[in-house]
Amino acid sequence: MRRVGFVGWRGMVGSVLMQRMIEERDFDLIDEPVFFTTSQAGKPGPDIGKDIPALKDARNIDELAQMDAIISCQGGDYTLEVYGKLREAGWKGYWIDAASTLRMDQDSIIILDPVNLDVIESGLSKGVKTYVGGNCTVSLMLMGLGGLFKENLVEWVSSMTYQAASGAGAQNMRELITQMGQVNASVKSLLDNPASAILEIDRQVAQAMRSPEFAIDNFGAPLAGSLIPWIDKAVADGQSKEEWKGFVETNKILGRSENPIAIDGTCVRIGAMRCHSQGFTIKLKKDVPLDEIESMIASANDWVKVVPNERDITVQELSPTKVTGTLSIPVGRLRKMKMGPDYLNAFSVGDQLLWGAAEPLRRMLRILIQA
Ligand SMILES: NC(=O)C1=CN([C@@H]2O[C@H](COP(=O)(O)OP(=O)(O)OC[C@H]3O[C@@H](n4cnc5c(N)ncnc54)[C@H](OP(=O)(O)O)[C@@H]3O)[C@@H](O)[C@H]2O)C=CC1
Ligand SMILES: N[C@@H](CC(=O)OP(=O)(O)O)C(=O)O
Repeated sequence: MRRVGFVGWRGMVGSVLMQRMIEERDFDLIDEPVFFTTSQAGKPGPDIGKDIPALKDARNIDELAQMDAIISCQGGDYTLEVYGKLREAGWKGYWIDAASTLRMDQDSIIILDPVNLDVIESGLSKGVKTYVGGNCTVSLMLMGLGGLFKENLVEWVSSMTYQAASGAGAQNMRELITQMGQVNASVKSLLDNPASAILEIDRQVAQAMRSPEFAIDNFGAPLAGSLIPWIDKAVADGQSKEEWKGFVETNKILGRSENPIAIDGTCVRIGAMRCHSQGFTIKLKKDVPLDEIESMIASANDWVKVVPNERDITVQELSPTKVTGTLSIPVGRLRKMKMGPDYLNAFSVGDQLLWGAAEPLRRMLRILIQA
């Protein structure tokens, strides 16, 4: 793996990827990292601790075609514009992508190696050249519940999500914080007075959130102090596209083109910054004791952590505030449900920019380098 091209490295997902690659010293393993841009060709690239050429034009097919592998975090429109032309030009390198564009292509593999290293290795041995990171919600669910899937215990899953603002992009994160500030500012003097009436505070907050001045350009609705139960566009059968991905991507990651596992639920945007949380109802194929379930979940990978189903530790550990910026995947609220002993309740939290986006990409590059 002599030359590796990076596109989209200065965006939000790309910056997290750069940070992780520097932390893990991945650049030591790459002879020639080459950085591309759609807007700043000729300018200096990022500081990665070694000399690199000036930024190259990310739309220049000849330049891209000189790479042995390309990692793109630039987004789906860029992939759509460039990938086909590059392959048509005869490029045989590895394409590793964060965008969803190529995920369901017959010739691509969705990468989440702690869960599907076997699928990735089989793809490599068959000559597959396109590897795409999964949807963040799907990847985080599989990192958390992978042990149950591995044991073939899952009949179906209903997932109700609590998705962070970062999933919608950097501008949306800023808008969430702006909304929070507007809410606070609307009742600042009442808040400063301990004798003020809470219902008056509530009335004025609602008024501020409904006013035309409230910042909703990106989300289209208030998120701070509220929620939005729809993510992405509509697809068939009343599902949102985010909900649709739960079924198709999970089964593709697990290599289950036959006998797919039914997965469905409601995807909801909430006012967290960059951690997606999910509440699961899991129909097990059989009644398995809870302690066995806990050890299956806990032993599936190095990052998942079972949180005992007790109030104090749950409040501390199963929290986006605790998890943000880390690779930890806590899974808790594990208990059998009133529907019967083969119905399991669970709740997980994960950073959607790490395991949900950047981490599977850098690990795929390592797999290629070490192959
Ligand atoms: N956000 C998410 O949670 C997830 C996103 N993805 C995928 O990754 C893609 C990229 O997402 P995301 O990282 O959020 O996109 P960003 O909008 O943060 O970055 C995309 C590109 O915008 C350009 N850009 C323009 N102005 C700036 C600026 N001020 N700062 C940084 N970059 C700037 C950069 O390209 P240039 O240098 O060429 O100008 C950059 O690579 C998505 O489209 C999606 O396909 C996948 C999983 C999760
Ligand atoms: N749709 C996700 C983020 C994302 O970018 O997903 P995908 O990689 O499937 O397009 C969210 O809003 O939280």
